[in-house]
Amino acid sequence: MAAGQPVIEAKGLSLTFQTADGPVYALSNVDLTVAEGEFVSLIGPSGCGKTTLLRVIADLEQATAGSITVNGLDPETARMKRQYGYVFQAPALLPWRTVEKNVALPLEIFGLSKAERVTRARRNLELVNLKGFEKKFPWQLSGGMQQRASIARALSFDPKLLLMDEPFGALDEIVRDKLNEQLLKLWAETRKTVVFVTHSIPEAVFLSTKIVVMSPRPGRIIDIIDCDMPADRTLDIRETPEFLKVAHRVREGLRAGHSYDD
Ligand SMILES: Nc1ncnc2c1ncn2[C@@H]1O[C@H](COP(=O)(O)OP(=O)(O)OP(=O)(O)O)[C@@H](O)[C@H]1O
Repeated sequence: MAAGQPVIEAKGLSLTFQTADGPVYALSNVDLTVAEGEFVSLIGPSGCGKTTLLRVIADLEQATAGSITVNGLDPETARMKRQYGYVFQAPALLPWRTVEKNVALPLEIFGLSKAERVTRARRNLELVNLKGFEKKFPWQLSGGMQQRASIARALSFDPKLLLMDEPFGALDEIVRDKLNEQLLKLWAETRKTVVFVTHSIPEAVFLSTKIVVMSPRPGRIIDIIDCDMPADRTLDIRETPEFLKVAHRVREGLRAGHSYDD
C-alpha cells in the first residue's frame, strides 16, 4: 500500500438485494474513507446495512454500484492476499479443537509448519490475554474468553485491518466493558485499523476515532463524527462532558435517521 493511501475508500457504494418481495436497498450511495490506524465504528438500527457494508469490504458480498478499495486493492484481491481479519458476532470456534488449535486453524489451512503455527497462535493468544488457556476447549471458556479467542484467530496473518461485526453484542455489560478496555489496549499496541459494528452508543464513543451513523431503508450514512478521546482513557471517561457531548450527537443522528414506521 502506498503511503498516505486510505485503507478503505468507498465511493457511491450501493447494494440492492433482489428478493421475492422486491428489491431491498441495503446500501445506498455510501461514501466512506478509513485512514490507516483509525478505529471506525458503524452504528445504526437493525437493517441499516452495517453488516452488509462490512461484508462488502471483506468481499463476502459484491456492491451493485459504486467503487471500493481495500488497501488500494479491489476487495477480491485484498481477500486473496489476506489483508484483513474478520471477527463474527458469534465466536464460531470448533468445539473439538483446543483454543490454540482453533486459533491456529487458518494457519493450518494455509499450510504453515506446526512450529510456526504454535508460535503465532501463542503470540496472538497473549495479545488477547488468554495466555495459559491454550490447551482448554472452547466450552471450558466464558463467552467473553471465547470471543477473545476468535479475535486472536482473526489476527492469524497479522493483518493491518480488523473487521469486527458486533463482537461483544451477546455479552453482558460488565464483560463488554472489560473487553472494550482490552480491545482499546490491543488497538493501541498493534496500531491496527479497525472497522467495528455496534448497536451501543457508549461502546462506539469509547472505542472510536470516527463514528459512522447509519440509517435504514435505504441503508445509508447520515453522519460521520470525529471522536478525539485521550489515548490513555479508561471507562471513567464515559462520565465526562466531552464523552456525553459526542454520545448526544450520535443519539441525535440515530433519532433523525429513524423512520416513523419503525
Ligand atoms: N442476503 C440477503 N438477501 C436479502 N436481503 C438481505 C440480505 N442480507 C441482508 N439483507 C437485508 O439488507 C438490509 C441490511 O441488512 P444488514 O444485515 O446489513 O443490516 P444491519 O444494520 O447489520 O442489521 P443488524 O443490526 O440487525 O445486524 C436488511 O433489510 C436485510 O434484511
